[in-house]
Amino acid sequence: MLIGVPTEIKNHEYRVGLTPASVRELTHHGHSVLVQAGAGAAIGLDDGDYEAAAAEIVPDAATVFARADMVVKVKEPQPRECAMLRRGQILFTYLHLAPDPKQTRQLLDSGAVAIAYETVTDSRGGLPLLAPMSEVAGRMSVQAGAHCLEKAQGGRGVLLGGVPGVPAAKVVVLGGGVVGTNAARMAMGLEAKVVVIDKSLPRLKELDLQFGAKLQTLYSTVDTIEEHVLDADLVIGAVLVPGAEAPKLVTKAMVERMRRGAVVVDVAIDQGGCFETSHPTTHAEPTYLVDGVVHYCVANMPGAVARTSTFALNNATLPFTLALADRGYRAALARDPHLRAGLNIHAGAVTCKAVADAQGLGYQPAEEALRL
Ligand SMILES: NC(=O)C1=CN([C@@H]2O[C@H](COP(=O)(O)OP(=O)(O)OC[C@H]3O[C@@H](n4cnc5c(N)ncnc54)[C@H](O)[C@@H]3O)[C@@H](O)[C@H]2O)C=CC1
Ligand SMILES: CC(=O)C(=O)O
Ligand SMILES: [Mg+2]
Repeated sequence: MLIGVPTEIKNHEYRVGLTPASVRELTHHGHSVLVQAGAGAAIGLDDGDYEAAAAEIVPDAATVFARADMVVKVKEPQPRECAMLRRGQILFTYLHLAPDPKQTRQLLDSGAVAIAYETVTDSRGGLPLLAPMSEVAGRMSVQAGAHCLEKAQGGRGVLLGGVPGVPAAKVVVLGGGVVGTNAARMAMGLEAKVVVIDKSLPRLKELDLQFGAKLQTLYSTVDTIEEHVLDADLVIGAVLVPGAEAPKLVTKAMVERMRRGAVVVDVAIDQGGCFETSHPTTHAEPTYLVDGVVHYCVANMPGAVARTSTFALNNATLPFTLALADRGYRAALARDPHLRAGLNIHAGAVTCKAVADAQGLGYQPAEEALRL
C-alpha cells in the first residue's frame, strides 16, 4: 500500500503522523511511504531520517493526498485537507466529529473512509489510540492550570502546593479516566488538595486503591459538582462519553459563582467541552476570561509537547496502521471489531452512532457498510 504523511497545519501543531521508525516498519512490511518535506522538522525528525527509513520525500500536501491510498495524520483534517480527499481513500487520524458538523459534511462528501483514532476500542473497554494523548494532556493540564493561576495570566495568584503555613490550592478533576488520572497524579505531586469526580463507581474504586488517602474521590451529581467547583482554584474538565459530545457538567451560572481568578482547563474541549462557557482556543491564544474565571480550552494540547506526543502516539497507532496497510481496510476492519469501532465515515455514510446522534444524521452500522 502507498501511505502518505502530510505536514500538520492546525495552529501550533508540530506532531507528525508517522515517525521514521514507523516508516521503517511499514517499508519493512513491503509498503511505500510518502512524507511531505519538512513534516517532522519542527521536532527534530528531519527529511534525511525519513529517507533513511526508505520514505519518499514529496514537496507538498497536494502530492501526498493525490497519490496515497491511506493518509496518516494526527489532527482532524482542516477544510483544505478535506477538499483533497477522494472516494475510497483511507484517512487514519483524530477526527472528533461529534461537535463538528462542517468537517463531518466535508468527509461525507469526499467519499473517503475515515477511521478515527479516538473511537478505536480495546478488549478492556479502553480507547487505546486516545489514551497516549490523554496521558499527555492530563499531565499538561496541571502545568497549564498552574501557569494560568499566576496573576499575570489573570489567575488568583495561588501556588498549587502552597508553602508551609499557607494552604495548598484546591484542584477539582471532572472525570477520572486517563486524562483525569494523569491530572490528579500531577496535581498530587505538586502537593495540591485534589478531588476527582466521576460517575463510574468502579473507576472511583480503582482510583481510591491506587492513590489512597491523598486523593478524595466523589460520585458525580449536580450537587457534588456545584459544591466543589465553587470553591476550587483549578477545575480540570476530563469527562468523555466515547464519540459523543461532552456533557455540560458546569453551567454558566456555576461559573458566575466561582472564585474570581479561578482557572478552568477544559481538556474535553475536543468533544465540545464540559463547561457551558468553553469554546476552543489555540496555543497562540490559549485563554480567555468569563466572569473573571480564566478558561484554557486548547483542543490540541499535546501539540505543545509534540516530540513526546509523536512518539507516544506512534507506539499506540503503529499496530493498527500496519493492519490497515497489510490487509487493506476492508479485511482489517472485518477481522478486528476494535479497529472497526474507529470507522466514523464510510463512502458517504456516518458509521459511528454517537456522531450520527450528536448531529441528527442517519446512521449506517459499520458491519452493514462493509457488508459483513
Ligand atoms: N484537548 C486536548 O488536547 C485533548 C483532549 N482529550 C480529551 O479529553 C477527554 C477525556 O479523555 P479520556 O480521559 O481519555 O477519557 P476516558 O474515557 O478515559 O475518561 C472519561 C471519564 O469521564 C467519566 N464521565 C463520563 N461522564 C461523566 C459525568 N457525567 N460525570 C463525571 N464523570 C463522567 C467516565 O466515567 C470516564 O471515567 C476526551 O474528550 C478526550 O478527547 C484527550 C487528549 C488531548
Ligand atoms: C486527542 C487530541 O485531541 C489531541 O491529541 O490533539
Ligand atoms: Mg465568584
